[in-house]
Amino acid sequence: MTTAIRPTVAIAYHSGYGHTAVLAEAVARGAAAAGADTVRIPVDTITDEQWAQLDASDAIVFGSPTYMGTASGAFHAFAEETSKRWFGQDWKDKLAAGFTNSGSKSGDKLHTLQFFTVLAAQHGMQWVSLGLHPGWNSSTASENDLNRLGLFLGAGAQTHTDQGPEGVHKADVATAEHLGERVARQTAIVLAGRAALAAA
Ligand SMILES: Cc1cc2nc3c(=O)[nH]c(=O)nc-3n(C[C@H](O)[C@H](O)[C@H](O)COP(=O)(O)O)c2cc1C
Repeated sequence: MTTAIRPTVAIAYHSGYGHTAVLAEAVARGAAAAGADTVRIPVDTITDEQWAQLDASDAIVFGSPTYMGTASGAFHAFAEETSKRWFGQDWKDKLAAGFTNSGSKSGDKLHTLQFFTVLAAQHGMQWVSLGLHPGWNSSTASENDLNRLGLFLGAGAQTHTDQGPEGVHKADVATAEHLGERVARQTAIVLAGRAALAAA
């Protein structure tokens, strides 16, 4: 009898005004739909118990608004705190991915995603890209396309600065759900491979 592989996907995120939190929920929803157990951890109020949840997870998805062209100060403070795990490479070989949200169409979101990839690499984690073609890039395309902002490293969202969390674009929410699904599936594949190697 085979045992179903059920990865644990943690979402470690910051959201100053609730917009990025909508994406964190979407990532969790997507991962759960693909068979993962999920935990959402707001990094600005992280507790010892939540650090332990990160340590126990198979994958960590990093999320932050883009502030001044990079992740928020609260996320950077969390990233510095992860150095305690870096010394022992405690998160090595976990899977990692990322998402961000900004007020401008570009808003320099790419830099935030690149920061996440470097953070993941410092920990020896394996990066999972978005895995979608760009949307909304032809005369027949729509702003409701998945990956409408055309990022590859992770999921990106743009939310008008005069709107609250209810204004997060539905296509960006769907793109974040896709990322969660993809992370859960890729993590299950890696766990299955490790189990097969251990049994060989
Ligand atoms: C301090 C600060 C800096 C910001 N810097 C940027 C920026 O560099 N690029 C951009 O497009 N939007 C920028 N914004 C807008 C936010 O990215 C945007 O409002 C986002 O939806 C906030 O998400 P949150 O509610 O999860 O914090 C900035 C907002 C703040 C408060």
